[in-house]
Amino acid sequence: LYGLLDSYLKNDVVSIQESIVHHVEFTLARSRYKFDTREAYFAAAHSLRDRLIERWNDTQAWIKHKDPKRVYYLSMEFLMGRTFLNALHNLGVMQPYQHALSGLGYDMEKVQQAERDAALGNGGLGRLASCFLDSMATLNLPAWGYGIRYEYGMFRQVVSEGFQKEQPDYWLTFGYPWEIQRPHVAYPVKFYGHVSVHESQDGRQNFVWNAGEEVTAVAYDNPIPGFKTPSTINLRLWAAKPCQEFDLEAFNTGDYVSSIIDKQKAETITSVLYPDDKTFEGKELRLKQQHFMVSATLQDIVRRYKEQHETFDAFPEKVAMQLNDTHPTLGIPELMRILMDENHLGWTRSWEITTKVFSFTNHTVLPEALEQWPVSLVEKLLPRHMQIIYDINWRFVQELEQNHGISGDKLGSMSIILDTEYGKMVRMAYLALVASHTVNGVAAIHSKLIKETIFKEFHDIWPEKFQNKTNGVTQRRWLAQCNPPLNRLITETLGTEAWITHLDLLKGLAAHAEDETFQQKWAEVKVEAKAKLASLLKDLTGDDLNMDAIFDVQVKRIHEYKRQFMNILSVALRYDRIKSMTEKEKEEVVPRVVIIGGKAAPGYDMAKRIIKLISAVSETVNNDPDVGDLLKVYFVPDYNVSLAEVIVPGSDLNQQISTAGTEASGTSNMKFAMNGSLIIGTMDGANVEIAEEIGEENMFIFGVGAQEVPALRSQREYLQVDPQFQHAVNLIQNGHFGWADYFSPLIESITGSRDWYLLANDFESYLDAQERVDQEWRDKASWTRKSILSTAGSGKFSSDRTIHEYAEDIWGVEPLPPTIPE
Ligand SMILES: CCc1ccc([C@H](C)CC(=O)N[C@@H]2O[C@H](CO)[C@@H](O)[C@H](O)[C@H]2O)cc1
Repeated sequence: LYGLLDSYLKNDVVSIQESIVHHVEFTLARSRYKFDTREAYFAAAHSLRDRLIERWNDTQAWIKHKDPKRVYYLSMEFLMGRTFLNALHNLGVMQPYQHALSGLGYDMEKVQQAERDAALGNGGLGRLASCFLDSMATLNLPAWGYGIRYEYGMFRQVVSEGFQKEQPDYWLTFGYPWEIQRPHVAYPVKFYGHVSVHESQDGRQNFVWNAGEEVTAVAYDNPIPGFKTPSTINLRLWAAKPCQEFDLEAFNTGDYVSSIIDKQKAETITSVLYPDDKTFEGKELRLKQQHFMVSATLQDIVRRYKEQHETFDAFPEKVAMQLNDTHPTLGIPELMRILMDENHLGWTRSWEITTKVFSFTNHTVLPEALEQWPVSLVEKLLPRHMQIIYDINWRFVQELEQNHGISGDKLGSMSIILDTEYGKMVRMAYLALVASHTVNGVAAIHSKLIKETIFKEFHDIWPEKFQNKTNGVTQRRWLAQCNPPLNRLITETLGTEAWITHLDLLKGLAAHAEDETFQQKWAEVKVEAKAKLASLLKDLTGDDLNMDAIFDVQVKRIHEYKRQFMNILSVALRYDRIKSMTEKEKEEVVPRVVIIGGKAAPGYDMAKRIIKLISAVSETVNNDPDVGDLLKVYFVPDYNVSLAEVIVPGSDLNQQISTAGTEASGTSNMKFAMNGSLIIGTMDGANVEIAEEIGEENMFIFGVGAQEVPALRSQREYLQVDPQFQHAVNLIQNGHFGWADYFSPLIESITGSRDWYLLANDFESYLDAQERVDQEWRDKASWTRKSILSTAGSGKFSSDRTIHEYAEDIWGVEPLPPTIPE
């Protein structure tokens, strides 16, 4: 156990067994003589929870004692996945628990699989927030995560007849051992109603919000353990509950049941995660969720601050808040409301404080994803906030005119309030930009793009606000835990496991990249991980995979800009080519197992057609004896964090093939590179920096550059389409995989002047890159060398480096190495 000097709980095997059996009997109330694997999981989880709580209490007490500047990460999504293995690893008790459980007759592998993923997120943005929590804890930062405790997380994807079906993810069926309900940490959250203004005797105007509806936000705390440190920070998730007050009127008119039901309605606010990461849809419930999360969070942060401070003078020195995209932007008018209406600070003072505490991260340049809430809706749901937003905008426009000499249309184009034919809209990104002291993109190319495109006018007047913070991932979960054989080989080779907290040390592997023995060991580790992936696919499909084949993986949300369509077009072509080969020629074919996975937003029709197309090609190819095991295609259903933990280590090649300028960063690219999987990809997002770090020669780069895209788009209809591309399109159009009509909208989307994501433009160089892949695979030593150099060059892409930069350059918070308070 790391660091805790007077830990009450012992971690020898016997103590752990006693604690597990204790929880079987007294927490699960099951007979200690007969309990199944799931109960063993819950009992072991509760026993580990005890050890987390001990550290957590000490960490929180220590932070309170030192009263440092704290950082709060506000996010509508935290894609946590499973916790058991991560907690065992970070607390350094994996072994004793393994022995304890096997001593009781349970296999750790089976036990850990009994845990449901906490899938409180859609994809990249949500998973990044979770990786950040792990790094903030490991770096001993006085940090909190704040979000929503959805009862239904990301939907479960079932693929039937090749079509995606969404199933509700009620993940709390058997309870969740990693959370602690805090009934006493509860705040009223108000909606609707109207604002009245009252003159106070000293002539000041007091705004009073007479709400039409009130619910209670109750906290659920999730301890987040750091690696090799007692530091255990807090992820506080809010759940909506009916507020206690009862309007006796309804109560006594004998309409008891309906008033209860009515109250019950409150809970629906936090019942389900919006499974959409494509298009912003102005749904009222989504806006309610955003206000609910930020209001409870701001009230909690101000309460904690006021416990140790009389005035708000030190607030900016004690509080930093990061907005994870625009989704928590209502936190800005909410803090203004709390400071002005509840603490009677004037506008100027309140604004001064607000603009010193907030910073904002943008995660996408896609216009359809940028949030614009109708003024009419905000006014109805949050009348006081809309007033404050109007005031913020009015003063901002003043400043533009007076300090920046901006006038006319440009004023309108920069205004937070946008006039459209559908009525006035609030541009949340502009509100976040105006109120935040810092704005960052998530990869170098993306941060440059937002300065040159969507936020250009703001960059022109406030260049100092703009920074880049290239994403990262936690190597604890995404290497040390999900790939134990590679973990052992790296530790053995480097002679230390310090890389688990200092990933730059991986570069020490480069010296071994040419060494045959090491290459041998490296290849064996990959085969071990491939075998694990192959047995997962065997469970799913019954198929035995060709282990000499390239395991070619593309796993991420289904989206036209991520071009899963281009991937499957190239597979259709590869299939057609093999079909027309002689047996002799087939001997030269480099076998492939194509693995594609990802969920489509329920309302995203094109993405759903792409899933069906992949399934249809898979159906045809996998049942064609002419092809045999030279080519297999699989769409793995219900891609999520725990599936990724098996797929990433087991892949040889991974596809990061978005149209340049569309993928803000990507983070799976980093996970694959760390696990020695070679990237075929475009110069987009973080692929650009990965190429800088590991060497472009160790990747298969193709495609047009971001700066060429706008021009190519305007000339698309005049493009001389590559015959191979046309042939691949014809294969689908002519029904080679069936469902030709159903796929025709897909075909139309990439022909003529459409093809917004330039599949036709990039197809030829994509096929060339694929050819280079096959070529490289034939030279095992060279492939393995590239694989070693991928891992060796991945040091930069640790979320520890990313968080260190945020702490230094944006938040101004220091690590607070925990020590037991006197
Ligand atoms: C309003 C609907 C909605 C919800 C979520 C989003 C997210 C911003 C989408 C997202 O997850 N973006 C991804 O964020 C990752 C973490 O920074 C990046 O690595 C990915 O490139 C980016 O697509 C867009 C639109």
